[in-house]
Amino acid sequence: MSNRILKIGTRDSALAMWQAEKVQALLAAKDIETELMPVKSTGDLDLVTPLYAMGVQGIFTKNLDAHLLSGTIDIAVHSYKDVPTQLAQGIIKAAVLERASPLDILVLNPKYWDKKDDQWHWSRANATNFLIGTGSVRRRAQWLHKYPDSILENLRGNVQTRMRKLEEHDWDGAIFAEAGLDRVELKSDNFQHLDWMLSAPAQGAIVIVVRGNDHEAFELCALLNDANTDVATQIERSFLSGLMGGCSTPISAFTKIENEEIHFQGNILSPDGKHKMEIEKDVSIDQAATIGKLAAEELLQTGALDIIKEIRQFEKGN
Ligand SMILES: NCc1[nH]cc(CCC(=O)O)c1CC(=O)O
Repeated sequence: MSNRILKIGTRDSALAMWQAEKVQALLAAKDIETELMPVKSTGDLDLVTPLYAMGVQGIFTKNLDAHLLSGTIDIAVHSYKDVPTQLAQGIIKAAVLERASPLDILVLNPKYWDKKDDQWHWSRANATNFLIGTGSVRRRAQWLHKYPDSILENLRGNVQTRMRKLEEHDWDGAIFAEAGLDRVELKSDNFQHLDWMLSAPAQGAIVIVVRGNDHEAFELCALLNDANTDVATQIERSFLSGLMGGCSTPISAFTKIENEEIHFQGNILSPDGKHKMEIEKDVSIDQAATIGKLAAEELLQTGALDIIKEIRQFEKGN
């Protein structure tokens, strides 16, 4: 189709490599030749600092942005939820792949859970509080809102590292994105779907970005776009940017699109989980361009600013 060999930039973690190889295979199926170029990112190098304290947006995407703009790569593949709502100048979205599971799951420490009638039951002797590992302030806030007496410990690193840390610690469990564990084939049968926890905007979706002036790369990658996922993630991300943006804030959103109907859910929590506001909207697909912002505005008009202040305070203090 084209003589050009597209250079695909990706982070070098197993999850990122899986996603880049997936894009490579989908492009190959359309006779488009590519080459993989793995790159290290700041977010992967510092595994100690909690994400919310790293202070920059796009720690996972910055390096690839630079490579893209300087031309060492032609396209970059990202977990869409790690991409700041405002793309770097000169970079545009070319495609969003069909979404996998958007759910967060609790991976259980088998020492403290028994399976009865196909259900896991917590069994830690004498304990009254859950002890949970997560590096995400969004997951932490939602968990603490539901189980205020829990103790949450920081858990950072790529999916493999986090699974290993769960095995080393005496936690009840640790929270992961189901899509990530599925992709690196680390999901065993000891987990629970956290269906009450709303996912990060665009969780489970993969995005391909290109240089804004590279029409050829754009056209080729656009062949892989899944329209439903594209619209749904756009709504979730406009809700996020309408509230405050940021890749590690306690703001969640999920959009389901079925029969030309949009079902939107969003929430914002204070980092300690004490304050929570949520919103649900059922609207027709013609409102796709405005519903995310509208939901954010409605929350802002009914008190979300107080929660945003708490989030800012929390980010400053860390
Ligand atoms: N922040 C890291 C990250 N970025 C994307 C995924 C998984 C894939 C996805 O959610 O799209 C993960 C792992 C996790 O959150 O457990």
